[in-house]
Amino acid sequence: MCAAPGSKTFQLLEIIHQSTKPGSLPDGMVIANDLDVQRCNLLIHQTKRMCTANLIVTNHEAQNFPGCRLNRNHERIEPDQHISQLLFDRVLCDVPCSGDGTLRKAPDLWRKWNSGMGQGLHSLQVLIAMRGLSLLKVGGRMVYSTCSMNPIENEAVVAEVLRRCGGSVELVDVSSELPQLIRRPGLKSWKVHDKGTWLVSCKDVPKYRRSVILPGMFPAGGSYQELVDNSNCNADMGDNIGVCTNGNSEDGVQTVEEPLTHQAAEEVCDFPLEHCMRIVPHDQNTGAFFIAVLLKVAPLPATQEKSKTEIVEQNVEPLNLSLEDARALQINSSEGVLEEVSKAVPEEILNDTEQNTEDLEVSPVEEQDSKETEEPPIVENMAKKVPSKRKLQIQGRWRGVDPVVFFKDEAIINSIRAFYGIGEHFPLDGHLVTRNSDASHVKRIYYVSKSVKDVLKLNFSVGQQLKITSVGLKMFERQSAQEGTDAPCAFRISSEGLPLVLPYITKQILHASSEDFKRLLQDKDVKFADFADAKLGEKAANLLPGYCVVILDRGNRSATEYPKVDESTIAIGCWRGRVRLTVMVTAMDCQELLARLLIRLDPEKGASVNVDKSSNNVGDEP
Ligand SMILES: C[S@@+](CC[C@H](N)C(=O)[O-])C[C@H]1O[C@@H](n2cnc3c(N)ncnc32)[C@H](O)[C@@H]1O
Repeated sequence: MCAAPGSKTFQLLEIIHQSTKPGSLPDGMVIANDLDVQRCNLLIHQTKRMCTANLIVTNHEAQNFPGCRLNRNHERIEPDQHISQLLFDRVLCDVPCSGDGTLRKAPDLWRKWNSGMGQGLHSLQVLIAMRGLSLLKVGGRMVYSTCSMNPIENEAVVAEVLRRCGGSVELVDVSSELPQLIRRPGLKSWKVHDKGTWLVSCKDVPKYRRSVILPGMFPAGGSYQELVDNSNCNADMGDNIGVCTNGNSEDGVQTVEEPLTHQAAEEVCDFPLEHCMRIVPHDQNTGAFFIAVLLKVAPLPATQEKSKTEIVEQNVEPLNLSLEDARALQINSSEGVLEEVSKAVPEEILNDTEQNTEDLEVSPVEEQDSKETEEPPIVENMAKKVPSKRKLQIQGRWRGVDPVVFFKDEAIINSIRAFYGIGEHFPLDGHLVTRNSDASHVKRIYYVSKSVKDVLKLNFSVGQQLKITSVGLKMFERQSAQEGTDAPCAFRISSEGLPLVLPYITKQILHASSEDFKRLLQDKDVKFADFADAKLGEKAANLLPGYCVVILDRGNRSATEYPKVDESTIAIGCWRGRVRLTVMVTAMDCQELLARLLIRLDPEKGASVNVDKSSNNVGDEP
């Protein structure tokens, strides 16, 4: 729900990919959402290393995340429509919080933190958690987490959610899971700090603070309406605030720092909040975290099931919405919450408590020039193209975001299949998407898993409710080589896509000895006649001009027997020119691969190769 910068998304992707064989994809998928588009870019950048076709990155307010529910108004139902609503097996709500759990790594928080921060975020946290639960299948689990120790952002949110769900959601006892993780039970009782006083119950909240200190922040919850109805002494409390002994004057000026010495017994929450996990810094030298696992055992009560946006959208035909309408819908739907939050919370806290490491310039607009440097020398000079901000595109439903379009150009797809010898058992139909509706100008083609394909189809049918900033694995890129304009196939395989498609390629493949492979990585460009293995030079000359793949030969094959592609296969993309092979891998990746190759050949010598680990450009070894 709140996924950027993406460390947990990366872990989730690792989990779904862990038992996948080379050349196949997991059944599962991850939708990673964040409100902040810049931070979405960070997430896209971080997860690029996973080379996954099973990820969709979206840019919504989590509390209004679209449900993409098909109803009878949606006439454009795609053929092969497998799902009629977005419902998840697992949801992670790692919500924005005041971040006091990161005090050790963000020392300036000592100065900035105040109790108003958590109170300003509480409502948003509840709304995000409720939306997460409504997107969860019955039987599914949701994790609610923060990096705060503040009960108002933790147990109070969980308790309020449980109250609103009325038995349809249970707090799971996970005390026997991850036994090595030292944790403390959640709190059952706490007080609310406001303007120098400690409030025990919502009955203590003076009238003029009731828009800020909500009943749901207290262990037993409650309602201010009840207090008004029950018009005895409680109602007077707020009116008598001018003489209140708790130290607040009527204008809200704090007069004493001492806790309120309230005679009433502390409120205790009825829910089993001890099932929540508290991780504190001094237990195992970490930051502080709060984690609660919720199980949806039945549909939520009807009043809690839908986001405001969905309720509005049910009465509007999505395809008829103008862009402005769509935008306004998004903005208006959150007004109440954001107004409240912004009163108390500095923007950087709302956005995250983790340090913003870098400002990425990558745009969600896909066709912007990428920073890749793997172009061979013969490829057109990309620098000629304007790298600055592109004109906003208004093509799909969402302003500024290129549309996601299924790529169906059969002539191109067939030419790719024929050139690389990719058989029908590698499905391309319906798995290829672009971010450009003009097929003749498509530069990049992305591969999506079946699960992602199903969600994209649903999204089309419901009028593109999802604002998708990134989807799929870059698989094919248009080739614009000057020398290779006569190359029979207009598309080369991208280094990210190569590991997935490699087991299915039967043409344009060479196997090189470690000596020749090393030479390619070192020199980047080797004439056919200069290979140590003359047969390699001959085979290279016999390939069609254009992109080809060179696989490191592990020396265990006979002349006819080709090694199978597995996790340890090392392969690189090259350009077969008139008289030479040119490596199409970044200099950094060449260096990394060289180091790996040397380790494989001679572990001692390989270990001494100096590889600059500061680069993010990790090798693309399959
Ligand atoms: C604690 S961080 C998430 C960290 C992330 N889960 C990770 O592991 O890298 C909170 C995120 O919530 C995002 N955010 C804040 N308000 C949001 C909202 N209303 N909807 C969605 N995301 C929101 C912020 O941009 C920020 O990236």
